[in-house]
Amino acid sequence: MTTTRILIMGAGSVGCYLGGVLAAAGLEVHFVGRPRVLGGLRQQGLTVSDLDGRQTALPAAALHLHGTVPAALQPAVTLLSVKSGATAEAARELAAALPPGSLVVSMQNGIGNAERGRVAAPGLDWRPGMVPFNIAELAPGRFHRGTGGALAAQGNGDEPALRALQQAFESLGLKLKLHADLAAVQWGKLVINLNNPVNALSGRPLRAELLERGYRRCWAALQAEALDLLEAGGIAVAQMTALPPRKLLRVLRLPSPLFRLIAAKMLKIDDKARSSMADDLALGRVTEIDALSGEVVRLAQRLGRRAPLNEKMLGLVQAWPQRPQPYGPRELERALGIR
Ligand SMILES: NC(=O)C1=CN([C@@H]2O[C@H](COP(=O)(O)OP(=O)(O)OC[C@H]3O[C@@H](n4cnc5c(N)ncnc54)[C@H](OP(=O)(O)O)[C@@H]3O)[C@@H](O)[C@H]2O)C=CC1
Ligand SMILES: CC(C)(CO)C(=O)C(=O)O
Repeated sequence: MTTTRILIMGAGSVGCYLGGVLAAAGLEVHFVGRPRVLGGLRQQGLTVSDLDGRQTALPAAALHLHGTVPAALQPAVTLLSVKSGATAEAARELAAALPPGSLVVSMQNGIGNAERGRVAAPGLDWRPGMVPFNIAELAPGRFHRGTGGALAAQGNGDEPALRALQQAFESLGLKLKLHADLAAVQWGKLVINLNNPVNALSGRPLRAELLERGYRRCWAALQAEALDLLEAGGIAVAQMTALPPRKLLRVLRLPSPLFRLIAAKMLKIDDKARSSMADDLALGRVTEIDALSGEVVRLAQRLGRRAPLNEKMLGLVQAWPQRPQPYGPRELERALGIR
């Protein structure tokens, strides 16, 4: 029996967690990453854990680690898990090493990464994917899933490589749903990801941020603006939480004691979990704000309209290096002009 070979392009939080789960399920997983993360994996091995108490440790000797995409690897599937700004370069590196037609699934936020990859590397078979949960790098080589939800990818159940992925994830308690068209799911996730800049600017873990009504009001306002535009554009939005998108806005705006009661499931988040954009600000990296609020601003432009709140948020995140002080809940509401 041959083992399904998987390539992780971008060994960071998402890449190490998904790759670790797949390796623990018995697949042959190759990680391409940068010295900071690979060094941790070489020294500590890879431990993946989750909020349900699962933990799997893979010794360093069992890991396939690479600084560049190895030639002649021929993976059944490549999972692309770099940040949006690094997609084009990663796509060109993949094109140089993988056979034409190789399947690449973008496990990134935003709606444009698979297309960005296709433009940079048209010879590969690009698919959008979606990661619903939060992953935190707790220490070198230790990656922890702090929330729940089902993974998604564009494809059908007839493709052996995607079936193998589904089965491997399933054996470790994760669902991978396949969709003929992922657009509605990607927009649904993007609307949820409008909390990433709120969380990053709050300087607080996700759970602590969500327990502050002022931050929730900021997130709700950014979402409401996006949902109005999506409706005007006739674009479908999938439900990503226990509540339909518009109902979620009403719940987010409730006073905190009521919110705690009604949104108990949504607050099932590890105390330490932060958004991926908070990691970027902490490490002084370029953020994905252009792939999130920027996408809403571009949608408005295509419709001949404006998205003033998302425009403001874009500006606040871009101006962070000049300020680097967290925003309090009221301060952020005032900065967005909703208080
Ligand atoms: N973290 C999370 O909880 C979640 C993240 N996401 C999305 O998943 C995607 C990945 O996020 P995340 O895992 O947090 O990002 P990380 O920054 O943790 O991981 C990406 C890694 O890829 C490296 N990298 C970039 N380009 C290359 C390249 N050409 N070759 C090899 N390595 C490369 C980066 O290094 P360097 O930065 O040094 O270039 C970094 O170490 C993003 O789109 C994010 O929005 C989605 C859901 C949850
Ligand atoms: C899981 C979620 C929504 C928040 O952590 C995310 O996508 C991110 O951090 O980028």
